[in-house]
Amino acid sequence: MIPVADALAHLFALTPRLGSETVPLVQAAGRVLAEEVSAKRTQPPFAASAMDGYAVHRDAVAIGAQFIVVGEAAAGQRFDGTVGEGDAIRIFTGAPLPDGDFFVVIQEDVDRNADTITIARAPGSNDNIRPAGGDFTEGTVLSAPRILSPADIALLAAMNIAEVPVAKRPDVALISTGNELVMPGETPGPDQIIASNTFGLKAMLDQHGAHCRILPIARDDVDSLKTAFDLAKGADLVITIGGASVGDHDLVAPVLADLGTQRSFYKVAMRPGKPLMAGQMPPEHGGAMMIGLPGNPVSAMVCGAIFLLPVVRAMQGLPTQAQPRKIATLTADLRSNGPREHYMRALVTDGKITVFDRQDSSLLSVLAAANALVVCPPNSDAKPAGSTVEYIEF
Ligand SMILES: Nc1nc2c(c(=O)[nH]1)N[C@H]1C(S)=C(S)[C@@H](COP(=O)(O)OP(=O)(O)OC[C@H]3O[C@@H](n4cnc5c(N)ncnc54)[C@H](O)[C@@H]3O)O[C@H]1N2
Ligand code: MOO
Repeated sequence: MIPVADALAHLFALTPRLGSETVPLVQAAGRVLAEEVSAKRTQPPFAASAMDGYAVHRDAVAIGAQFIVVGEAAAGQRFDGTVGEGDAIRIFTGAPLPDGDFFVVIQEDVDRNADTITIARAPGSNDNIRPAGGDFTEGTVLSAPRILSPADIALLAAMNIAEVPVAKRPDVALISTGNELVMPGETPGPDQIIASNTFGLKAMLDQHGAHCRILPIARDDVDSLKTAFDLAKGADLVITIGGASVGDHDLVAPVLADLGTQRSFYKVAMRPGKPLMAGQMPPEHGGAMMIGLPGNPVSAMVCGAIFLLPVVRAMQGLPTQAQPRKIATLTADLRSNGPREHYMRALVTDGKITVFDRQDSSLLSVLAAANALVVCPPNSDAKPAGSTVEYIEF
């Protein structure tokens, strides 16, 4: 058994960095920006009014001052005429200011009588003008790599970037193994259950940029597993679920060895997730990185969070980092831990964390009620309520 940090380091060493592709802006949200992008224009491209009101020469602004309204500037249509000292332009939010040193008096501070306005209330010191380039200028860079947020997408649009270079989505093949499994929607036999892990993992990884393919369930025999590995060809990452332990029907490791897979490691000092394995498929089987997850549903999902998410991010060019940890205060005593790092299902609210009593690695209902995994280091002492623990958001 190797420590979790060593397993992650081995996984990063196996992780291929995928190339980039160009996608339309509307498809770029959530993708990883592959290279820095420069603004194609300046925003705003002209000094613009921030409010609805009247533009007058700055040095003419005073309470009681009167102006003649000689024209109008709207968003999309500037005023092209000349603005004299005693003149005002009716102006609206987003409209270009005329050239010169102007001040926008908001309409609430003005009394209007036909085409004459009087500044009736103190306009304050804010000129209500957004300077040209106040947001960004042509050539301003959006740095990469980064996961494109909705705000990034809006910024790219404003920069007039219609096509975005993004990292390719990792093609991930998910293979459930086991004679006991049927797909959701099917009618299980009396000794069968529904395959859940592939669906949970697809939901998890696709949210982080992967494109997961759920392959047909492999049965607990050599031919069926080999067929599944054939179907997985072309994937960047092949993930098996189940059949990883030491039982007579746990065939994943022997079949992979028989195919010529280079094993990187097997067994990690963690709970759940001990029988994790990783390696590289042989070239004739696509040469993809492979990870074998334990079959227990919570084990598979915890391994997904601790290992697969960092790998999927690294494939897209993001930094090779473990999941970030946060600190919270225990609401109840926490027992001491054995030799494996324990990822305990818990609920964190306002910095206070409650570790669930039931931690068996088959309990998906407990996992679904959790929003955190408390990390108990190997051989750690018991902790009283009120002390702090590290956790990973889940
Ligand atoms: N003698 C020992 N037995 C076990 C050990 C051990 O060290 N010595 N390790 C235990 C641990 S820890 C784990 S974790 C499991 C992992 O076993 P496998 O990876 O071989 O998983 P399976 O036996 O195939 O399945 C375990 C469990 O999970 C269910 N399962 C499997 N795949 C799915 C799926 N896609 N969706 C839903 N449920 C799934 C399966 O039916 C079993 O109930 O081994 C322990 N045993
Ligand atoms: O490691 Mo198993 O994953 O403890 O349930």
